[in-house]
Order: sequence, then C-alpha cells, then structure tokens
Amino acid sequence: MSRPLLRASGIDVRFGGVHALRDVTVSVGPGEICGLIGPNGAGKTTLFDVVSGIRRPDAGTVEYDGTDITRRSPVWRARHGVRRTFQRQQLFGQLTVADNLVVAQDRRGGARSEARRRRERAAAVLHDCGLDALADSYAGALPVGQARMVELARALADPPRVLLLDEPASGTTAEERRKLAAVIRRTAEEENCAVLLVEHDVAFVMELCSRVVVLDLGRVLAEGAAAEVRADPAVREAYLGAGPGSAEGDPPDR
Ligand SMILES: Nc1ncnc2c1ncn2[C@@H]1O[C@H](COP(=O)(O)OP(=O)(O)OP(=O)(O)O)[C@@H](O)[C@H]1O
Repeated sequence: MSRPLLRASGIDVRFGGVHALRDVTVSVGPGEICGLIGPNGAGKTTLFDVVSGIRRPDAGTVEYDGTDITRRSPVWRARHGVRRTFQRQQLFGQLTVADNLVVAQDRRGGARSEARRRRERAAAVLHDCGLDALADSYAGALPVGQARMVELARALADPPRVLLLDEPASGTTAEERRKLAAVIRRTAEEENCAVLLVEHDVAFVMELCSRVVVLDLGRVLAEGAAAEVRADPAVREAYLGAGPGSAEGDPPDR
C-alpha cells in the first residue's frame, strides 16, 4: 500500500465493563477498498464512530493523510473529506432526494451562485448514481434499497477522500447491490478515495475489497487479501459460519 490516507492505530474503546475495541490498527490507502467484517458486536461501528469523530477513543490515534486528527470534531472531518454512511439510515425524510444532497454540502458563502453550484453538484452526483428519476421524491417515502443508494450519494455530495460505509447493502436486492458496488468501485478508482466498508454480505465484500480486516470481540483477528482471509480457519470458525474444510456459509448472527 502507498502511504495510508487513513490510519487508526492502537484504538481502545470501553463502554463501562465492555471492552469494545482493543488495540485495533487499521490503515486504508488512496484508491483502496478495504473490508471490515466481523460478527455482531465485534466493534465495527464503534471503529467508524472513532474515525468519523463521533466517539473519542480511550487510547490510540487517528491519522488522516499523515496528520493526527484524533481531537478534531466530526464536522471538521466531514469538511475535510472524511465522510460516512450509517447502518441505520439517516436521510432527512421530509426533504427531497436532491435536497438531501444539497444540504450535505459544505457552504462556501451564501451567494445565489453558491446555491446554484450546490444544486448542480447534487444533480451530477444523482446522475452518476443512477438516481435522476428520484431527485424530487421525498427521501422518507423510498423503499430501503433506493434509500441505501441515496445515502451513498449523499456521502458523495462533496467529494470524499475517505469514505466509511456502514452496511450499505443491507436490505437491498441483487440488482441494487450490483449498482452500489459499481458506484463504490468508481469512487475509489476515479476519486482516489480510501474506502472502508463494513458489510455482513460476505460475497459483496469479497467482490469489492482487495484487502479485508476481520474484527472479533474488539480485536483484529485477521487481515490480508480477501481470498486469504476467507480461507483462514480462525476466521471461518469465528465468523463465516464454517469450520475448516466445510462448505462456505453466510455469517451467523451472534
Ligand atoms: N453506546 C454504547 N454503550 C454501551 N455499549 C456499547 C455502545 N455501543 C456499542 N456498545 C457495545 O460495544 C460492542 C461493539 O459494538 P459495535 O456496535 O461497535 O459492534 P458491531 O461490530 O458494529 O456490531 P453489528 O454488526 O451488530 O453492528 C458491543 O458489545 C456493543 O454492545
């Protein structure tokens, strides 16, 4: 990997007696799509909260393009290109799809030309995501699969440099997953964006990610090329729902 764009190192988070993350280190390079998988409660969302600035870690640092941003606010991080989606959708349901993308963009002055610029950017991103037809629909009225794509589009409303995707494919059809995968891949390749992808759909992760990190009980259990990780007996036992040599299965909920 070239110099990481994102590096979270030695991250520790406790919630009272629960040790949610223990000395976790994860790096993602520009243009890379790195998978972050693990059973329920492994600490994946907590790590996203730390990287996006919602939660201050008890120990460890978050570096962005070589700079320590551990103490920077979530707003600062978003303005500087660290963007995320949420496991539970956070769209503004009473706004249209286009307006969700307009309000997600950083303001650079209040002039009318600035409003036009944001509207044009929103339209361009919606077009790239195949969402033109939904621009004027209310976000709250969309079925889950379409809302997932809108949430991804909103994270792209200002060009991201680091993109944290928390279960973007949850509740989607095979066709919607194929479209989501295409947009994620294009964002990494064309924008040179570092993507960290949390997803329970292992096939989706394996198809998209060159490298995968496996968390279990707050620790990094394994890390490596997608195929290597998939074949790792410890990973198969802890997460993939299959012992060594047995048939591949979907991950169990734990
Ligand atoms: N706000 C909180 N207060 C107390 N415990 C928490 C809190 N948030 C998370 N936890 C605990 O921390 C651990 C890690 O949770 P986290 O949500 O990060 O896991 P996850 O890997 O994202 O799980 P899932 O796949 O179910 O989303 C779990 O044991 C969870 O119960």
